[in-house]
Amino acid sequence: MTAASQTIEVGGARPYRIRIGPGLLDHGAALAAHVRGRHVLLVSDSHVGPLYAARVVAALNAHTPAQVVVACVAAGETAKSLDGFAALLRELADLGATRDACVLALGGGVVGDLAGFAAACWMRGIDIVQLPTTLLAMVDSSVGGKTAIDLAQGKNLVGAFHPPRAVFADTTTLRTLPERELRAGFAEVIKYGAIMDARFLDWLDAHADALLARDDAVLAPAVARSCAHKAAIVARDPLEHGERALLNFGHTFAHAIEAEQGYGGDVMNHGEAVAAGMLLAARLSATLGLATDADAGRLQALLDRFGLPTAMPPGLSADALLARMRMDKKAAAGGLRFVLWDRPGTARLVADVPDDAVLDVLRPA
Ligand SMILES: NC(=O)c1ccc[n+]([C@@H]2O[C@H](COP(=O)([O-])OP(=O)(O)OC[C@H]3O[C@@H](n4cnc5c(N)ncnc54)[C@H](O)[C@@H]3O)[C@@H](O)[C@H]2O)c1
Ligand SMILES: O=C(O)C(=O)C[C@@H](O)[C@H](O)[C@H](O)COP(=O)(O)O
Ligand SMILES: [Zn+2]
Repeated sequence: MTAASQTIEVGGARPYRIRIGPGLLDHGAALAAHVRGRHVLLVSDSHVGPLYAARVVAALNAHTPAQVVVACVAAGETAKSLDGFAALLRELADLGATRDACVLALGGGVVGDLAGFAAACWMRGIDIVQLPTTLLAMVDSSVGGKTAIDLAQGKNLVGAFHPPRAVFADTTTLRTLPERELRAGFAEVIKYGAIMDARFLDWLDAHADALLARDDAVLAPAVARSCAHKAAIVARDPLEHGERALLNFGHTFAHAIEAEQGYGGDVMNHGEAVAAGMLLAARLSATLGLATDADAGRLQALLDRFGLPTAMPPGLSADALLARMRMDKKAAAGGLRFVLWDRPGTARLVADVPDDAVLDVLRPA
């Protein structure tokens, strides 16, 4: 590894490492160490594949005799679908992938979730290595083993827990990330501060300009601190029986917004929906006497600094969103459960949140 790279261990029954640093996509020996069999399916998308897939293939070819095949899905959330999933299963079948095959997911969270789910299902589970290329994927989706596809009825409704064998976050890939996608990634970064690290929120506020300018001296530490928080939670609660649900702060609103918009076209992306969702959750918390309005105001100011939305997109019906939330995976027969905010750095899962309180924040006066 280069001197500049960092390693974070994710503990649990099947531990793995997250490596963060420049140039990791070229580390063929380190990547090839995770190839056990004769087949590698390198999954990417139509933006990322042309930029980085050939480099990964060359790095692997120098260190393993395994056959490496590249499959590129269309860029964007619509690829996280039953059709996208079926297409990857066909690729694995055409490759003749055996149980010791390895899937590499090169891209953002869409590629990671989709390729991860295909790997979870192929022959009941083959190896997956995550090569995240968005900020959001580096700090969140590549870690922890949640894989999924969307249905029209709801986000991530079909999926499996299937942790990666390793994560390689090559921070130089962030240089080509569109500005909007960089900002979207900061929503999940801010989430860690909001739910478990108030001082991180202050640090993000102090370094916002440098972070948005992609200054590696602050961006890499932001990625590492976020990954360390996620790694700690998923090691303790890999299957979301308890505290892992806190990582869903803002997501009950976000997923309802994403599903209600439909997943294609000019819509809020996941990070943007999470930003709006966190502020709605903060406002709901204040309505229920938990966090203060002042705390919600500070969160809004921080999201504003990162150019993130803090309100629902126009034209969505509050009742339709509420109906969507009943499909949230945290909901139980008893009703909706939300991750709510006590104060910066502390959140909790709250059951039996009254519909009226939710509708009040969705329909501000
Ligand atoms: N599994 C999890 O724990 C988890 C966590 C958070 C989010 N997610 C999921 O992740 C998805 C969102 O991921 P995302 O924000 O990475 O979006 P994305 O995967 O759609 O990527 C965003 C856009 O950036 C492009 N792109 C990616 N890397 C690039 C690069 N280095 N240079 C140029 N272009 C690049 C992509 O082609 C795409 O157009 C959602 O489906 C969300 O539900 C999953
Ligand atoms: O890893 C987790 O746990 C999370 O909740 C991280 C979220 O940022 C992510 O969007 C996740 O995919 C949401 O999970 P879901 O179970 O609500 O579909
Ligand atoms: Zn998320």
